[in-house]
Amino acid sequence: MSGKHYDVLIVGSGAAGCVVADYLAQHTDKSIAVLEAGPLDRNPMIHIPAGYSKLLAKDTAVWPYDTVPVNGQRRRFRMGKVVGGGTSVNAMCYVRGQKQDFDAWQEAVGETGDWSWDTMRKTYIEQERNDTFHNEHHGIDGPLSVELPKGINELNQRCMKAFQEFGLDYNADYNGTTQTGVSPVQMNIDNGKRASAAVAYLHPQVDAGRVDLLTSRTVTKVLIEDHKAVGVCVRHGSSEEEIRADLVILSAGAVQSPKVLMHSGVGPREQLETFGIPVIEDLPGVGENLQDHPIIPIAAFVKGKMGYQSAAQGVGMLASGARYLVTGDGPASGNGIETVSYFDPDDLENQEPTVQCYHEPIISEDGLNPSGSRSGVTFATVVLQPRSRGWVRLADADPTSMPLINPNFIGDPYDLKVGIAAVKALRKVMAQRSLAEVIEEEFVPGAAVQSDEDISGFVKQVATTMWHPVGTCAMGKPEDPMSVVDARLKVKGIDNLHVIDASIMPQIISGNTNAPTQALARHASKMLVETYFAKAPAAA
Ligand SMILES: Cc1cc2nc3c(=O)[nH]c(=O)nc-3n(C[C@H](O)[C@H](O)[C@H](O)COP(=O)(O)OP(=O)(O)OC[C@H]3O[C@@H](n4cnc5c(N)ncnc54)[C@H](O)[C@@H]3O)c2cc1C
Repeated sequence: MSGKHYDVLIVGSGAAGCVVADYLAQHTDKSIAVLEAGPLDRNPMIHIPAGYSKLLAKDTAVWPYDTVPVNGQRRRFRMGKVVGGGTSVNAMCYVRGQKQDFDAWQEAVGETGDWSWDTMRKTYIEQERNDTFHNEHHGIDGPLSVELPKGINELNQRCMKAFQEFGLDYNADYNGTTQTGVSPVQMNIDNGKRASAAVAYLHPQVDAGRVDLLTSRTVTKVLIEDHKAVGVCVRHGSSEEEIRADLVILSAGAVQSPKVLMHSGVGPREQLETFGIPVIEDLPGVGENLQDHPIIPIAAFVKGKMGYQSAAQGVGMLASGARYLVTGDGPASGNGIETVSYFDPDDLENQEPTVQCYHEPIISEDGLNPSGSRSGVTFATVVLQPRSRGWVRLADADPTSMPLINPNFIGDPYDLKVGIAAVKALRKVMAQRSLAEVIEEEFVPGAAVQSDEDISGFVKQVATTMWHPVGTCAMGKPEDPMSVVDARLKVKGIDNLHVIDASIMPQIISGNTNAPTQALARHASKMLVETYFAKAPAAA
C-alpha cells in the first residue's frame, strides 16, 4: 500500500464513515479508501441482535477505554473498534431526537450553514426503511432498516401499562409527531439481523469495488503541508506507512477524532506544547465540550420467571440461541429492551421530555448482562439534555496511548436535579398497579436511599455512560473560539480536512446518537460533493 494515493481517505468505518463512503461512491467517480483500526465485522455475535451484550462483556471489538475518576471512580467507556464502529456493537435503538436539538445546532452556525430541523428531518427520512410506519414522518426505501419488536414480553407490557397508570400517554411512534410518551422501541434490525452502518452502506460499495476497505490500520496523524491535509500516517501491526490523499475525512468518533487532530498539530496550543507536538493550528476547542448521556439505573426484583433474566444466561441462553438458529426469532432476534418512555418528571404533558427511560427486563450488575437467577426489571434512565461538559485530552506524546477521558457525569446542578426527579418518578411508576402486582422488592437504589441527599449521592455514584460521547470537535461560527469545524465541517485553518462524526455535534441530541450521526454524515457528504466534486456547468 505504501506510496498509494487516493482522492478521498476516510478515517474510521463507524456510523459516519460508512455513510460518507457510500455517498461519495454513489455521487462521484473518485477513488476512496476507508481506514479502520479494528478488524472486519465477521464475529457472528455482531450480527445476532442480542449478541452485543456478550461482546461488550468480553471487551471484544471495542476500544478498552476507561474514564479518569468521575465522582471518585473510573468508569468503563468502551467504543466500537471493528468495521461498523459503534453500529456493530450498539443496542440498535433508533431515535432521532427533538426539533429543539437541531434548533441549537442551527443557532451554533447561524447564517453560515443549514442544520435546521427541516433539513435534518428530510435526511432521516431519506436514509430510513421503516417496516411499520408508512406516513409523512418515515421513509420506506432507504438503506437503513428500522423495525419494531416482533413481540413484547409480559414484563415490558406491564412497564408500559404502569407508565400509563402513572399518567404518561401511550405514543406509538416517538420519532413521529412527539417524543413524549411510552412506546415500543424502534431498532436498526433487518429481518432478525443487526442493521449496522457497515451492512447498510459500506459492504455494498466494497463488494462493488468502489471503496477500498483497509482494516487493522490505525491512523496516528494527518499529514499537513502549508495548512492543507495531504494524507495520513498509518500504523499496521509494527509497520508504519503514509497514504496520500487530496481530501481527508476524520470519522474516528468523539474520542479518536480530537486525539488524531491533536497528534497532527491541531488543537489547544498549551496541551500540544506540553507534549512537544509542533503546533500547526491553535484550536482550543479540540477535545473540549465532551457530552454524554449519564445512565442512572433503577431496578426491582419481580416474582417468578419474567423478562429475559433466564433467556440470557446458561441453559436459557442456549435455548434462545438454538431457537434463533432454527427460526430466526425469539429473544436473541431483538435487543432485549422492547419498550421506552420519554417524559418530564415535573410535567407529564411537556412535549419536550427531559428524561429517556429504557425498560430492561433484566437485573444486571454491569448494565448489560443479567446477573443472578432472580427476575427483575432495570429502568435505564437518562438525562436527555445534560448540561455537564467534559473533555478528551492527550495522556502523552505517543499516538498509540489511550487518551484521558473526562465525561464529567452529573457535573452540573441541572443534571443532578433531573436525575433525582427521575428516580422519584420511577418509584411512583413501580408503585402503579401493573408493576406493584409483580414487584417483590426494590433492588437499586434500595429501600435505605430515601432523602434527597441520599438520592443525590446515589445518582452521583452510579451515573455512567450511555455510550453517546459527542461534541469534542464542535461545529460553530468561525468567530466562536471554541468551534473546531465550520458549518461545512471543514477544520478551521486547515484545507482539505473535514471531521464528520458524532464529535461535531455542538449539543447532544435528546436520544441515542447513531441515527443523528448517520444523518449528519449524509448531510455533510452532500456538502462535500458540492464543494469538491460538483461538475462544472457545460460550456454554452
Ligand atoms: C455499547 C454501545 C451502545 C450504543 N447503543 C446505541 C443505541 O442503541 N442507539 C444509538 O443510536 N446509538 C447507540 N450507541 C452510540 C452510537 O453507536 C454512536 O453514537 C455512533 O456509532 C457514533 O458514530 P461515529 O461515526 O461518530 O463513531 P464510531 O461509530 O465509534 O466509529 C468510529 C470508527 O473509527 C475507528 N477509529 C477510531 N480511531 C481510529 C484511528 N485512529 N484510525 C482508524 N480507525 C479509527 C473506530 O474503530 C470506529 O470503527 C451506542 C454505542 C455503544 C458503544
